[in-house]
Amino acid sequence: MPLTGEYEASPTEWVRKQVEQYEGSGGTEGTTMRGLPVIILTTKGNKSGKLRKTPLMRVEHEGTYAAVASLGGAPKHPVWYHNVLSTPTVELQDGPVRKDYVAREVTGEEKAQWWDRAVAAFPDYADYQRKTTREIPVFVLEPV
Ligand SMILES: C[C@H](OP(=O)(O)OC[C@@H](O)[C@@H](O)[C@@H](O)Cn1c2nc(=O)[nH]c(=O)c-2cc2ccc(O)cc21)C(=O)N[C@@H](CCC(=O)N[C@@H](CCC(=O)O)C(=O)O)C(=O)O
Repeated sequence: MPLTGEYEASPTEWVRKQVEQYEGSGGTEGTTMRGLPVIILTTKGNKSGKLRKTPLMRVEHEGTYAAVASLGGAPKHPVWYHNVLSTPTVELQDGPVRKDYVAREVTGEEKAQWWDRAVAAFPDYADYQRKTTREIPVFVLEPV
């Protein structure tokens, strides 16, 4: 069941621009950050109910994705983390393909496995975790 609602763009200009370029090109431009692949995660605002679009590094394994709430190793979670907890139904666009997924936060062994995949996809994640005492959450997104 696709998400419905009014889209509210990010207040962060470079993020808003990447979403515009990614979606405006049908997922053919603006699909990387520092040469590594990026996906667009659409979540339902847990307070506003609006649709929020968040570029994230692409972490994928056999059709399942991970969403890493790193926020560059900041001490607080990104707010999209709370959106996903409230409404685990999300949309993910990977290049030209946009599908519905259900997200669940992972812990323990499963998180460790996905964390290794995340760091393999984007090594900076390891630096981000080293620079904060906040445990960076990982969601696994399974196709609906
Ligand atoms: C700035 C804030 O964004 P955020 O949700 O905290 O997310 C911060 C960042 O994670 C987000 O900008 C990411 O796209 C940054 N980012 C990555 N962020 C990551 O955490 N991980 C990544 O792998 C990652 C990769 C990446 C690649 C390219 C790129 O351009 C950006 C990338 C924001 O949008 N705030 C809005 C509110 C957004 C929102 O969801 N509001 C909710 C309420 C949320 C609440 O307060 O509970 C609502 O509408 O109800 C505002 O202040 O108006």
